[in-house]
Amino acid sequence: MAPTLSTTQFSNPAEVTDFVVHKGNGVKGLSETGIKALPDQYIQPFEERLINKFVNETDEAIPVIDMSNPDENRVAEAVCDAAEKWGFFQVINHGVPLEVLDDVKAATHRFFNLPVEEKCKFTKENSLSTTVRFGTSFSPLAEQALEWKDYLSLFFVSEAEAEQFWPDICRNETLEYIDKSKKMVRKLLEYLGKNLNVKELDETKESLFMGSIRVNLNYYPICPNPDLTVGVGRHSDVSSLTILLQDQIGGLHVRSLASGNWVHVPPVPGSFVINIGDAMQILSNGRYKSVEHRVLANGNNNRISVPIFVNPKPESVIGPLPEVIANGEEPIYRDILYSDYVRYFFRKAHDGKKTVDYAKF
Ligand SMILES: COc1cc(/C=C/C(=O)SCCNC(=O)CCNC(=O)[C@H](O)C(C)(C)COP(=O)(O)OP(=O)(O)OC[C@H]2O[C@@H](n3cnc4c(N)ncnc43)[C@H](O)[C@@H]2OP(=O)(O)O)ccc1O
Ligand SMILES: O=C(O)CCC(=O)C(=O)O
Ligand SMILES: [Fe+2]
Repeated sequence: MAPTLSTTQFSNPAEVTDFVVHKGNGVKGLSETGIKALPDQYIQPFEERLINKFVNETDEAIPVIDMSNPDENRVAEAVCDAAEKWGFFQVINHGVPLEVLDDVKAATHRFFNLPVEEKCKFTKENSLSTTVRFGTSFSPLAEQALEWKDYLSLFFVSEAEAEQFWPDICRNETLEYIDKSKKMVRKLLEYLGKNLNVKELDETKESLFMGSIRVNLNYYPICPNPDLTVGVGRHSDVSSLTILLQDQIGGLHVRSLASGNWVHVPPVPGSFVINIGDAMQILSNGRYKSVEHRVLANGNNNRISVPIFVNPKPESVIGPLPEVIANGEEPIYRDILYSDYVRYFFRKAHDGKKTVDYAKF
């Protein structure tokens, strides 16, 4: 007979929530109790589970772009084409040293392997800075069904602030990861900007495209019933651009704009997965697409990923760029304060592409 919650150390779902969310054990702690059945609050509605028949029915795959010669036109063209048709692509030979990527992955494992008391110093309630937050799921108080993921979220203010508030065990590796990725991020934004008639990334454009940085260290532990839940539910990112480092486990799926199918993003060693976020969709008046994606839970392996969310400054007003609507195009989106947009995103559970409707006329 399949084990039920009553055969574990938890006698009811509220005890599970208390253990995971309030006591800060996260789903990693829950997984490590050896729990054999998925607690009820993690069971996603049928339509939110990844049903196999919609996955990779075709041979679709997101483009893999070689950036060895970043000044060649074909690289810029491939990036802009992928941003329009997929909203997602992978880059290889991107110039970020592989050692930096290995180091931040190792640092992620080190952080999540800390004792609960140490990790709990960084929960919303205990963290000494609002820029550092250890948590679980996405927005547990707003969610009908929780997600099988823990995270540490680090908003970059300055090296000095990070020195003071970020966890010692992963601080330097995360700062190095941000620093060494900046050149590639700038290059990608230059390609995307030029294609929108933005001549250069001057101070104003820099602040709009890459004025703030948030890094999340994500941990998806082994799940007892992976088919019934999700690692991350359907969403698009609110960033301008996200660069994601994933390990070798896999599980990220992207909704194809062409077919509607869910397409797996296979781990490619040494690569980054890049995706367009809502802010870029809005700035480009819909030309570049922020696309729905989700992460499967895994029954056999722990998984980590480390996204860098490259965002406008919170105080920026975002709307279709003057360079884009100069050609007579009708603006689809209104001007909106970026921090209002992000607050709206965090206030609700993941809900696919609905956040961007908030910015529509
Ligand atoms: C966790 O799983 C995720 C996360 C993501 C994340 C994507 C991104 O982060 S993209 C980049 C977002 N943009 C920025 O970070 C810009 C800078 N942000 C800010 O300046 C501020 O956060 C703010 C937008 C101005 C809001 O600040 P404030 O008014 O002080 O409110 P807060 O208390 O900070 O937060 C409001 C509300 O959101 C929740 N929240 C905030 N940050 C996070 C976070 N990193 N992860 C999860 N939730 C967060 C917070 O709990 C508050 O809700 P309450 O219910 O507690 O009031 C993508 C996909 C994922 O699965
Ligand atoms: O872990 C992944 O592969 C993707 C995570 C993600 O979509 C996010 O953190 O926004
Ligand atoms: Fe995402």
